[in-house]
Amino acid sequence: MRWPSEAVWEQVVAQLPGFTVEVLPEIDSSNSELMRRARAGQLDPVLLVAERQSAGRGRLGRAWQARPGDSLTFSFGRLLAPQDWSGLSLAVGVALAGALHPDLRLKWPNDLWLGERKLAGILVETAAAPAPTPAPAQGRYAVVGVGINLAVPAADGLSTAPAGLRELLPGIEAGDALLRVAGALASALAAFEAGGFAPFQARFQALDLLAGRPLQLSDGTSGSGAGVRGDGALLVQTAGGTVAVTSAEVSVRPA
Ligand SMILES: O=C(O)CCCC[C@@H]1SC[C@@H]2NC(=O)N[C@@H]21
Repeated sequence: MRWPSEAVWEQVVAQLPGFTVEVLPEIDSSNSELMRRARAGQLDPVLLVAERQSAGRGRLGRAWQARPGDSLTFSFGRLLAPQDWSGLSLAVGVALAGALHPDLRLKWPNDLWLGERKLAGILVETAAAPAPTPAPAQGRYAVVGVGINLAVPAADGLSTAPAGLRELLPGIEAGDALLRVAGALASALAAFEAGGFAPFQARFQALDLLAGRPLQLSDGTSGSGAGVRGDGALLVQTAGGTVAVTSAEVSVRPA
C-alpha cells in the first residue's frame, strides 16, 4: 500500500507548488541524499520523505534514531538567497510548532519540546551550487531536515527523555503530521528568504522554552535565558551583563 495514502499525498503535493515530492522506503539520511544531489547539480525544490533512515543524522554529528511508523523524517531542499542566513533553524522551528500544536515550545536553536522532553529536531545544512552557478548566483542550496517523534521513543543513550506527538494528538500518523507541516514549512522558507529571521522573532520568543530559566552553556557561560536577538542569537543574562550566543549547547540548570 502506498504511504502516505493517495488522499494525503495529493493534499501534500497541492500545498507545495513548484516542489517535487518524493517518498523513499529507505535511505541512509534524507539530508545526506539531498546534499549529494545538490553537489551533483540537482538544485530543484524537493520534499524528500524517508520511511526509514539507516544513518539518520542530528546536529553535532549525533545519530538520529527513528522507528518507521512511529516517526516522521523528511528533508526540504531548495535554493535560497537570503541576505542573512542566521536564524534559519529557528524560523523552521516556529513554523513547525505553529503547524503542529500550541503546547509545543522551542528550545534554541533547533528543537521542539513538550514540557521538559524533546519531541522533534531540525538539521539545516547548505551546499554551494556547483559551477556554472545558475541565477540567483549568490544562492545556496538549503537542506532542512526534520525528525518528529510520533510515539515516545526509547530513551536509550539520550541525555533527556524524549516525547512523542501522539501524547498531544492521539493516533496521529506520519502522513497526517506531514500534511500539517508541509505547506507551513514551504511558506516559512519563502518568508525567511525575503526577510531573514526578523519576521519570526516575536513568535519564537512567545514559544521560547529557555526564557527566564537558569542556563548552562557548553562554553562555560551561565546565566538566565533572555530571549533571542533579531538575527537569532540566544541572549543570556549573566552576572556581567547580557551576552549574545550564536553557537553553543544549552542546558537548563536544575533549580
Ligand atoms: O535534533 C537534531 O539534532 C536534529 C535531528 C534532525 C533529524 C532529521 S530526520 C530527517 C533528516 N535526515 C537526517 O539525517 N536528519 C534529519
